[in-house]
Amino acid sequence: MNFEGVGRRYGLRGPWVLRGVDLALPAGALVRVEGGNGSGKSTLLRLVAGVDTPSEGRVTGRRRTAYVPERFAVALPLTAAGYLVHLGRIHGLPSALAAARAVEWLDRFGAGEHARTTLSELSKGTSQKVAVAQALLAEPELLVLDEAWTGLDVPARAELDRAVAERVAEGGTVVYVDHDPRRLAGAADAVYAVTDGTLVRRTDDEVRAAAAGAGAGAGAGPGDSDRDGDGDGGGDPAALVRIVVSGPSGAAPPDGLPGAPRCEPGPDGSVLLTAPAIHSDALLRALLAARPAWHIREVREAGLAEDDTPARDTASASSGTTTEGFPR
Ligand SMILES: Nc1ncnc2c1ncn2[C@@H]1O[C@H](COP(=O)(O)OP(=O)(O)OP(=O)(O)O)[C@@H](O)[C@H]1O
Repeated sequence: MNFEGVGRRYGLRGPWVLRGVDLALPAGALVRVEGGNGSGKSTLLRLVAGVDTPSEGRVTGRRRTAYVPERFAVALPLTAAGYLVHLGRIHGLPSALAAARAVEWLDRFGAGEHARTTLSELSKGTSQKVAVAQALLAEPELLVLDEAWTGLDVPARAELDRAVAERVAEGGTVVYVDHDPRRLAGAADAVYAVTDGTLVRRTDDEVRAAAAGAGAGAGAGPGDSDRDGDGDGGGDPAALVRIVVSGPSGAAPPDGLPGAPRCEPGPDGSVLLTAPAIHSDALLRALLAARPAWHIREVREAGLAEDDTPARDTASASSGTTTEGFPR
């Protein structure tokens, strides 16, 4: 999808909020948009999502799109699951598939028990989970997230990170705004800033400096490693995550991955990584940021570490990658 000389102002004589915006959004790209309050980020994302039209300029190559707006309020007499099935059908899914995906996404975000709650009775946080689920269940080619992490609890924020990684790995484009500079830091393929009514692409040096300044390191987002939300830094340290990835043919995964994952050959030329779940966000981020790219095919919890699992010692598991069956 391409923007050429796009401008937007509200009202015929209103001041220009955006002007001269040129933007290319290729398939399989993760794109971050930054900018101060009121700079025009949401205006840009509405144009990208196609829920608003430019006052001037051209948008071409529009793809199947889903959007999580900054504020989500739906006044429909539907349950959470009913609403998601309705949205799934609008996206073109058959009813049975829409229903299955509704349950799947509510479960993934820890909101399965609210499937039969009417929208008006949902808490703010659960409403936000429904907002995110409605965008993800149709597996859109273009996913637009305007502060979509805001209001989600810690496990749901991590789940959304994972869902973004999956979308990009499957060739989707994800465009996002988030107030937290650490959100998916280092993973974005391009970072743009809205300044003085124009869109400026940040240089790689600027992006690297910002990521370093945000204290990226092996850390996850703010408190995101604290998956159970109890402030102890993150759930059972013996809990494991399994990530199926594919990369350049025959290559071993990059060295120094966070969480020192055990690496084994997986199905269809893939690689199966097993690491402590508390490192899963940092690990996913590192895989997304690796060049050449490693595509994430699947992420799932994998129970508790056995005594012989090298990844169990989380205190020393901040670097190094254990590989089995890979040429070095
Ligand atoms: N529907 C509207 N009608 C009139 N003006 C609008 C409208 N939507 C946005 N604006 C104006 O456009 C400018 C940019 O707003 P926008 O919400 O896009 O900024 P933002 O960067 O997303 O802000 P924030 O970080 O506070 O969410 C602001 O001056 C705002 O008042």
